[in-house]
Amino acid sequence: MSILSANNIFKRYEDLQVLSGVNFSVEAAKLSAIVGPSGAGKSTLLHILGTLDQSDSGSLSINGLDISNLKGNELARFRNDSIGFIFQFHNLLPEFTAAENISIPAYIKKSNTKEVEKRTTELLSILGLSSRAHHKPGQLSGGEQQRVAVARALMNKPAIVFADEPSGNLDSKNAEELHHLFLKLRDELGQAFVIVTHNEDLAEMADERHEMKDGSLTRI
Ligand SMILES: Nc1ncnc2c1ncn2[C@@H]1O[C@H](COP(=O)(O)OP(=O)(O)OP(=O)(O)O)[C@@H](O)[C@H]1O
Repeated sequence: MSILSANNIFKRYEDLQVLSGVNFSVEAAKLSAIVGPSGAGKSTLLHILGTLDQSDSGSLSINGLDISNLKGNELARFRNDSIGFIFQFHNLLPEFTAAENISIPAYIKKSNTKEVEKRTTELLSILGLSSRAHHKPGQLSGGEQQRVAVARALMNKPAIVFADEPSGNLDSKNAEELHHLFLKLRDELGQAFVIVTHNEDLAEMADERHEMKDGSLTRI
């Protein structure tokens, strides 16, 4: 069964029809890349799939749950518990350490402190950040900052991680390291990823490639 299933998604901004009937599904332990020209609607779709934005029509289910049935706080809770996000600019909180930034989704979930500490230590280790745990984002390299953002996305063991141009702000060496990290997390944790990218290497190493064009997605 698919982790995520989106059917016939439509979205317009004023007189601009951005999405006109998108169908998309996500399987466990698969890395899907969404590519396409600037302005095609990739970020718009990612925000709708990640429940950050609403479609005008169409259906979306994640983990077998119809998202339209969730209201206000329920949706926010579901998003925090089940979905991870990684953005081009990491959006880390500058006043908090790497370990604290990683823990935030778990504290929002009101997880037990001991469990949060254990999971944070585990993630710092998986992402090669153990020696940077108590540094603030400004004291970390760009690649390290993005790995902290990846760890934060993984904190609550989400069903899916969405990433919007995750390597767009990294040099080629750090970008390559990040791409291999995604493959490792897919293989070792069975993590599903949906990644919007202009990076051809990343698109090439994905399990599936989908092109956004004329308001719909085509597998390529
Ligand atoms: N909140 C908004 N209000 C009005 N128009 C918007 C809004 N958000 C996006 N758009 C428009 O919708 C279209 C699709 O934008 P989107 O950001 O989804 O494209 P994209 O494929 O992700 O582009 P890029 O590769 O440049 O990031 C663009 O023409 C954009 O200007």
